[in-house]
Amino acid sequence: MSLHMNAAENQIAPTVLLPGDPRRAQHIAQTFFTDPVQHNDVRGMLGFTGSYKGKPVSVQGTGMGMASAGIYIYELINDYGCQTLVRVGTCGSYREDVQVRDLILAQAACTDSNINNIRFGAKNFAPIADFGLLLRAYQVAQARGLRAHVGNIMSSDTFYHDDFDQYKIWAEFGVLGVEMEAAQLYTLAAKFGVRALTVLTVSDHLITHEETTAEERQTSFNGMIEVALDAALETA
Ligand SMILES: O=P(O)(O)O[C@H]1O[C@H](CO)[C@@H](O)[C@H]1O
Ligand SMILES: O=c1cc[nH]c(=O)[nH]1
Repeated sequence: MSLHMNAAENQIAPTVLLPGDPRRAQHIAQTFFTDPVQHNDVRGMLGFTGSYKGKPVSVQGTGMGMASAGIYIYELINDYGCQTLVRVGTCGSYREDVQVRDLILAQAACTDSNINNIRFGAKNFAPIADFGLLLRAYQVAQARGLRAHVGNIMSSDTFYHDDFDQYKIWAEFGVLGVEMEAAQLYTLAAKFGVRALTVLTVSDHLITHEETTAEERQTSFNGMIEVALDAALETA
């Protein structure tokens, strides 16, 4: 047990996938895991543990945003001993060449959040992915013929910005797209010495305004999941 999860001690595997959407966690467990068992239902933030290609693995919903995700990431590491954490999420694209349904492998994550100002004051920390996980994820995506972009992303505290065009400053500096959790994941992974990666599927486009349905975001994007599972378990 932890403050926000009712999984038993040792019930969560050392490798865990982290979707924001708890229903995506359920879909991942039902679609990809052998013998999945639900390990958490506190607050409806579903989590499951099973195996994939014979290796133990878990999936845990985190909710939306760094405040929520940070709670689960902290407890998975400190209360359940998780060592490899791979976020599998959706994002908006900032760039013409990054299309809806493409993958983004987040090498680093900028943020507009105050989370790291609280930690570091006026100094800036650069939240980055684990290189071994990133490299293997890219290789797996290439082998599967998936369109995958590697680079910087934005982890925002805000989904609906007052100034819609504010994304352009990030696009100008090569940032590929926007989501809401990776900077917190990478920062906590660095603090506690564990491995982390964020694999994203582009669900909508800030330039073309193309978007996917909520159902598609919950139950498809399976390429992303296979890349995350293979990269995490082959390098664990
Ligand atoms: O699809 P998930 O993993 O929830 O990720 C993205 O979707 C949510 C916003 O719609 C935020 O959590 C953002 O990071
Ligand atoms: O955080 C997110 C997730 C998907 N699409 C966006 O525009 N932002």
